[in-house]
Amino acid sequence: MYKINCLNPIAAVGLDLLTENYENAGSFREADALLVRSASMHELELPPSVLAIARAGAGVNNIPLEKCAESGVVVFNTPGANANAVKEIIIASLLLASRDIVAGINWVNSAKDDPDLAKLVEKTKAKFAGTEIKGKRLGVIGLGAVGVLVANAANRLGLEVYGYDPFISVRAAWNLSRHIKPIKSLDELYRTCDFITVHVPLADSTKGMLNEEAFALMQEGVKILNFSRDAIVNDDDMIAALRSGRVKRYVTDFPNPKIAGVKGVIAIPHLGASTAESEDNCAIMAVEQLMDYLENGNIKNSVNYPNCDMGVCAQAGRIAIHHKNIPNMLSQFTSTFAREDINISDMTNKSKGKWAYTLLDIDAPSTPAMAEGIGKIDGVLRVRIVL
Ligand SMILES: NC(=O)c1ccc[n+]([C@@H]2O[C@H](COP(=O)([O-])OP(=O)(O)OC[C@H]3O[C@@H](n4cnc5c(N)ncnc54)[C@H](O)[C@@H]3O)[C@@H](O)[C@H]2O)c1
Ligand SMILES: O=C(O)[C@H](O)COP(=O)(O)O
Repeated sequence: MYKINCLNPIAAVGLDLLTENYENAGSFREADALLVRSASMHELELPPSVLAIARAGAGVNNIPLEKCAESGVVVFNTPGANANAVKEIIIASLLLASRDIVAGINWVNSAKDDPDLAKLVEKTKAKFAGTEIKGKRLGVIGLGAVGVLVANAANRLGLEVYGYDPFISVRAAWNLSRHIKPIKSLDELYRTCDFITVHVPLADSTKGMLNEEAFALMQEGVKILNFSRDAIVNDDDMIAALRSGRVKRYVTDFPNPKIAGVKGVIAIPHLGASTAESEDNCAIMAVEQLMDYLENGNIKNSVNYPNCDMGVCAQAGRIAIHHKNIPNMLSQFTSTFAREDINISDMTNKSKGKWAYTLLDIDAPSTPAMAEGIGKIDGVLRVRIVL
């Protein structure tokens, strides 16, 4: 029986996949695995019982990935599962940034009791006039699951789209429309575009990337969309750029007391992935990945451990070993079994950066003594008897 704890509400369609082998843990302190959306986990002291964390969504900056890897806790996310939801809100945001729809609606609400409202509307509407998006230049920074969909959809709406992603995956490149113009440097993108939308993960390399220096290169009156993470934009520099008119509108999914209410800011309460479809997709993917890991030791879409798939175990035993990615680990594992005269019938060893994962099928039932023996090998972080 596995105990699961949800740190955020997770869509029922995902939780319904959990079989009778799973039960709800009252708290993360008793859990074998956790499901989470954006709840910050940096302050949580996870108990040793926690084997895995599944983030139902894309961004994992709320999870201490290295700390988890060091203790053999696999962290999953659900790549692409909410990308369409973000694409759709980006299209809405391009329009919100171009037409003064938000101010117009607010004004109508404030004037709703005027008996001459219809006449007043016709007199006042010029104040809220805007521009069209067709023919404008859009720069997309980050061409992953979200960025590619945004670029292609914006292109279909008649925008001239420029894409920047020095690490673009082969899969994303295949999905990108040939009409999207690759741009070699961020500086060139900043100088070229009327709209800039950012779709990169929050990392040391992306933190504060939209700052004074970047704004100085941009077109006067540029419109910026941030549905990635708050810290990708330097708020003080953004406020100065809005005040000077360099940035005309800033649409952000991450309001904070500094930026909310500033003239030119359209702040949305982190709704990018909040659609029924996206919540269902993310929950299903997160739960399926978690179950395959807990029951079979397979890893798919982990952000801190390598992918590894040996299917369902058909042998007498299966052992999963989390270890450092250093020389001489495999020979020590195999000789441990050889000493006990146990045959290894199948084996996979994969690594990702500093961390590695070995899954072994053996012709004898796994025992706690075997796990204990392997656990003593220098560089081993966790040993789990899967079967
Ligand atoms: N607002 C929301 O609700 C919402 C929803 C989904 C994702 N997000 C955020 O958007 C981010 C992107 O989501 P995704 O699903 O497209 O992720 P993804 O991993 O598919 O794509 C990220 C892309 O960014 C690129 N990249 C990384 N560093 C870069 C850099 N310095 N310059 C240019 N490109 C760079 C990567 O190569 C990758 O192609 C997530 O990490 C998350 O923070 C927000
Ligand atoms: O990174 C993500 O997937 C989004 O920011 C969505 O976050 P949420 O699941 O908390 O809405």
